[in-house]
Amino acid sequence: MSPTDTLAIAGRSFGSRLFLGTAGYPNQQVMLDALAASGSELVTLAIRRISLDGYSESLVDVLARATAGRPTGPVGLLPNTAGCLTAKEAVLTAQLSREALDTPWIKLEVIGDRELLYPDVEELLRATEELVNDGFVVLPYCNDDPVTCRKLADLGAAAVMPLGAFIGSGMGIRNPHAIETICARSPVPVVLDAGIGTASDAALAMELGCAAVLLNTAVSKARDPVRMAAAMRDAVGAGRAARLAGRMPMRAHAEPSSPQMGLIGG
Ligand SMILES: CC(=O)[C@@H](O)[C@H](O)COP(=O)(O)O
Repeated sequence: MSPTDTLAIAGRSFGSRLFLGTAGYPNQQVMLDALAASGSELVTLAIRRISLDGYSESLVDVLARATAGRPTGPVGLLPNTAGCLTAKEAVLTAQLSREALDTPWIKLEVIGDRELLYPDVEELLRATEELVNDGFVVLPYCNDDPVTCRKLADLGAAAVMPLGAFIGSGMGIRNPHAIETICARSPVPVVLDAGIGTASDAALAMELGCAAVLLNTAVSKARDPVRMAAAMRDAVGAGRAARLAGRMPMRAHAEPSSPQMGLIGG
């Protein structure tokens, strides 16, 4: 990625367009090594699942210590409201997170179905409005639906995070046309979140016009998470470069790619 091609969300710049989840790794060291290999400058962590009690070193301290010496500074935290089923729960969780972690950034998840982990759109819109009014930087995880994404942006979401497929499914981007449409219309950055299975999915997200990709399971459950993290870093960079370079026009017929003039025997 070019040093000038930075991503800005709510006035904050990122050199990397890959955001990483911190859950489900074989152990903490593998997670830290994968994070280093990914080059990611922002990680998400489930606020309801981390210990903030101060008795043991929390994930937050581990991340801060492991990334303190980076040229870009310690990794940024994007706490998330995973596990919340109502706007009320999500708002309360976000408020606790702001108190505990001293950041107004929140990846807003309000789930409408425990099995599918699909967003509850009504509750998500309600929580977004409330949190934006309360001064949060809200990044909602949402359906791959251009109307929902527009409503979230209108309410003041700093970015929208449409799903590629079910969380943790690795099914890739099930509706690329919807993602492309969301990207073309969105007034705020679009971060593809959930469902990425392998590097080509991440590259596709960027080629479709996404500003960034957030993924977790594709790295944490890879046979070699550190190697997959590096592959994701490269894929996001390649997809972004291809997007900026501009795809050639598609044709429904063959077009010789070598010159036809002066052929021997022609
Ligand atoms: C960690 C996190 O926030 C996930 O809920 C996120 O949606 C990523 O999903 P995948 O694990 O499918 O990449």
